[in-house]
Amino acid sequence: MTVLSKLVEKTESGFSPIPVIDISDPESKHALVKACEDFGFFKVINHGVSSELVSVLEHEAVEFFSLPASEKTQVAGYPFGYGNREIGRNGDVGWVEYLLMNANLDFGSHPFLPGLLQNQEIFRNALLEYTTSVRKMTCDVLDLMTDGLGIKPRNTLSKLVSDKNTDSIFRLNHYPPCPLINKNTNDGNNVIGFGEHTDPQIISVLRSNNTSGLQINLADGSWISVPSDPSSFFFNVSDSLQVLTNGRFKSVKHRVLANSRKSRVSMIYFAGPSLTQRIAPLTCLIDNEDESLYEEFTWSEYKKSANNSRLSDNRLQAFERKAVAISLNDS
Ligand SMILES: C=C1C[C@]23C[C@@]1(O)CC[C@H]2[C@@]12CC[C@H](O)[C@@](C)(C(=O)O1)[C@H]2[C@@H]3C(=O)O
Ligand SMILES: O=C(O)CCC(=O)C(=O)O
Ligand SMILES: [Fe+2]
Repeated sequence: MTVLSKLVEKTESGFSPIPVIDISDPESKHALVKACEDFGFFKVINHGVSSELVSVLEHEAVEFFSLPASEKTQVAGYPFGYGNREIGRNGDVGWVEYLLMNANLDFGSHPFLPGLLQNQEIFRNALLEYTTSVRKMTCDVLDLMTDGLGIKPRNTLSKLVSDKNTDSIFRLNHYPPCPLINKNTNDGNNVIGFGEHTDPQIISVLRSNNTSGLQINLADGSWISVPSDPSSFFFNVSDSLQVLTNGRFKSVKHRVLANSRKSRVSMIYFAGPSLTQRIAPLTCLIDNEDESLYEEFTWSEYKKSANNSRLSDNRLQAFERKAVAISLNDS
């Protein structure tokens, strides 16, 4: 199979340009790097995460979201806990309810389940096993990525998210069918489930049920739909990885549109570094510091500045190097 034929996939409505990476094949490292450069997004197959584990967690999530609102709001909270419609604290809203959790390895009762949910043994165990398995797959993908970039040692990136102080997050999203969309004509089909944004961390790993809705933004500014595939994982390059690669890999803008008939349930593991981790372009990817497009920052500094942002803001702008920006504008 040629690299090109691996990069395209047939879907019901034609060909999807979303790169498909078989991580059981070491040679896929080249296609992986190209996917991160061209799209900042790719689908992973042959990942080794148990489908049974995924089903148990999805079942638990569906059970949770089908509880009465009065029970779900008992575990509402910020930054972690249940939320409905409101995303973040700065006025963003979407056709979505969610459960946000701390998946920090250092957290005593990892992964953190808010309040009353602490007693839900099956849910807790499924979360623990799922995040452990997905973290391992994420490290495998990052190791393949460093191989593709020709970086040594090969754990240069994976060690940032496997450290015991890693600041990672786990999110369950539920997009109920949206009555504002006309079921027959699909009028109003642009109701926003989750508004356009880039993810702040290093890399995000998404799995959803069989309901589509996720879209990614291409380099030419157009949006394309990601065909759902419950047996695969979708990875997106996030802001910190864009900085670590000095802009070579793109932190992809994405969003979710609501569906008129079907519920979408997604689970996303946001692999982040430790709070004290310094984020700057990897020295092996630049010839000298002057080439760096970004001022160095710690993950904690980035988070502090991101806290005040709206979903669609460009959160990396605050860390762009002015001198480079000016010389780029001049040329
Ligand atoms: C509006 C916001 C929600 C968000 C925090 C922020 O201030 C800006 C980034 C948002 C985001 C997007 C990716 C993830 O879903 C998330 C958990 C994250 O780390 O950054 C959310 C934040 C959130 O929902 O609290
Ligand atoms: O729920 C989804 O499919 C994507 C949501 C998302 O991008 C996020 O939670 O950051
Ligand atoms: Fe996202």
